[in-house]
Amino acid sequence: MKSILKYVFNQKKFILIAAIGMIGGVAAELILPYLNKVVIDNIIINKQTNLLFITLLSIFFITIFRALMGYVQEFTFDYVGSRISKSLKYDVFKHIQKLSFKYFDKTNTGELMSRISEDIDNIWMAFGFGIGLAIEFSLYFILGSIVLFYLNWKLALISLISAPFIAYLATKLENEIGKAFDKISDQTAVINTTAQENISGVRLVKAFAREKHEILKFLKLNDENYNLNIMKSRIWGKYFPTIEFLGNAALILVVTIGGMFVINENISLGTLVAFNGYMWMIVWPMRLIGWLSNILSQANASAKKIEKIFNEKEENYDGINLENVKGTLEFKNVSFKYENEYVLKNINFKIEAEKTLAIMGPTGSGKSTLISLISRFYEDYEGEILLDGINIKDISLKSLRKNISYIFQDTFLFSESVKENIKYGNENATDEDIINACIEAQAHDFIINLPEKYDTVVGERGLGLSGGQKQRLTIARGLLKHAPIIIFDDATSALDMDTEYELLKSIYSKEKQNTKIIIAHRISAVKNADEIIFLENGEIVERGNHEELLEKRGKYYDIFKEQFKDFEDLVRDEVI
Ligand SMILES: Nc1ncnc2c1ncn2[C@@H]1O[C@H](COP(=O)(O)OP(=O)(O)OP(=O)(O)O)[C@@H](O)[C@H]1O
Repeated sequence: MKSILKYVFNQKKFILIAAIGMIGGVAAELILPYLNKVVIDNIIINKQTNLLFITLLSIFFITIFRALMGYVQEFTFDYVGSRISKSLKYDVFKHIQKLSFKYFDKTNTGELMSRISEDIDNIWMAFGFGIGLAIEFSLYFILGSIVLFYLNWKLALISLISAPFIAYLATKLENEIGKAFDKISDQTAVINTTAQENISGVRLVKAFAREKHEILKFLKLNDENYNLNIMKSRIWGKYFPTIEFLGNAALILVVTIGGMFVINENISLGTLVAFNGYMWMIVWPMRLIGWLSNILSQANASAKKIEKIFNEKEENYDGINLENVKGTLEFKNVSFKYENEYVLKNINFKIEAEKTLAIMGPTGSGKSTLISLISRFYEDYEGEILLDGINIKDISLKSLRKNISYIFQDTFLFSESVKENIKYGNENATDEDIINACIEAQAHDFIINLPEKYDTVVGERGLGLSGGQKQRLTIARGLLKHAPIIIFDDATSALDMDTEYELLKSIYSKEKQNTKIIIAHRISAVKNADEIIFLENGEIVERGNHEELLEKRGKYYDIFKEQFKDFEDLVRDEVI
């Protein structure tokens, strides 16, 4: 709760205004029953008509004042709730941006969506509504009780007879319903994840005709959600009617015994009417205590989940700011494991600035993992990675990532225009820069044939474009960054041979001033690299340039033979 309370404290100015509204309203509300007593005892029964005008005028102005204070209180609490929710949403989102790849490896998108939406809404509900009401009710309860004792202590004792029982039941309710909300919040996250995965994977569902399976999966989760909500209602049903009954019973008892006091002339009729008015002030809080604990428990459960996100360690952004990066990259005895098993074992290589390193190897051999370490996506590796001789762990994360352009295997595009998507690589790029990057990425020709050319909005994750088109846009985005190091993680796999050839010809060309790392499966994509390393089970098993590797007649040669088996002459020429 501590980190959430900080947000409340930041709103102290507005909370003070709301508190003034609340205290003003409570004070006005406390005066009204007393004025009713004056009307009945002094004006109606004792005929003190001289008090009529001033009493009615007071009632009139106090009612207006009450309404005004009510408005100030309601509006300001709502305002405070919205401000807390706004800054909390912003900070949770900002914090999530700084969490490590490891965190995202183990966390579902749907779960995070639940935290940012439902859980923050629950907190908003508590601060915009629940907590204010809880304080108001406490004030009514305490001040109302004091006035009741002042009016008649015997009746006051009777009116409070049920309070300890209500307090006991409310504590039990809070405890049980809190646990239920904890489960509901977790389960809502699972439903959100399932719905989100189903909708993004709807094409796969349809292609495999698995609609029924998906519906049943959702139905099961929905049933679980329903059962948890029913469990919550049962808890609510177990306590709430009893709490209400006890509140009402006290009211009936007071009216009955108070009536007898009036008949026996122990108290005046006006006192009984006023008593009844004050009695409501303590019965209401007692009746609504269950409902309030509902809101507060829910917010408490959500706050704990959000606090858990805040407790996740952010990536360390401190370090040296690089200037004039040349792009020499060196791996020294680097080993790495995600969980228990090493996926990279004792990797050693050095690429000089502006040279090209190609990485080949069977699927799962560790290629993507190796390059993900360069941008410090994972930091708990053994050994050292040096950029221009500086350990990358000493470089500021922002500076390091600014100097590396990473073109992922997964062609993620935002639901924005083609231009906006490409500009993501360099927000200061001019239209001319964007077009040049697209020409180089072999994307310009298809873009100008799109309905709105560069302004065409691509669907979610690039929907409406072919795999190869999406890949070319992501390459253009990477090229536009003009970083000293550029990494292609199997980024040309969806292109046809001709397009890939044209694209890589430009990438490999000597005028391009950056260090290139290319992961690819086709010999044609790697053969011009200055060095090729062949990974197997996380180890470098072969290294050299194209000619050297062919001469070795090892794994690279086998792949070459396999890919060019229809061109026996070429194979013979290359090897000789
Ligand atoms: N985030 C992760 N958490 C745990 N294990 C992972 C993670 N990412 C990859 N791995 C495992 O690490 C190993 C290497 O995976 P990696 O993606 O680096 O291989 P790759 O050579 O790039 O494969 P591909 O050619 O199929 O892309 C695999 O066994 C994979 O299952």
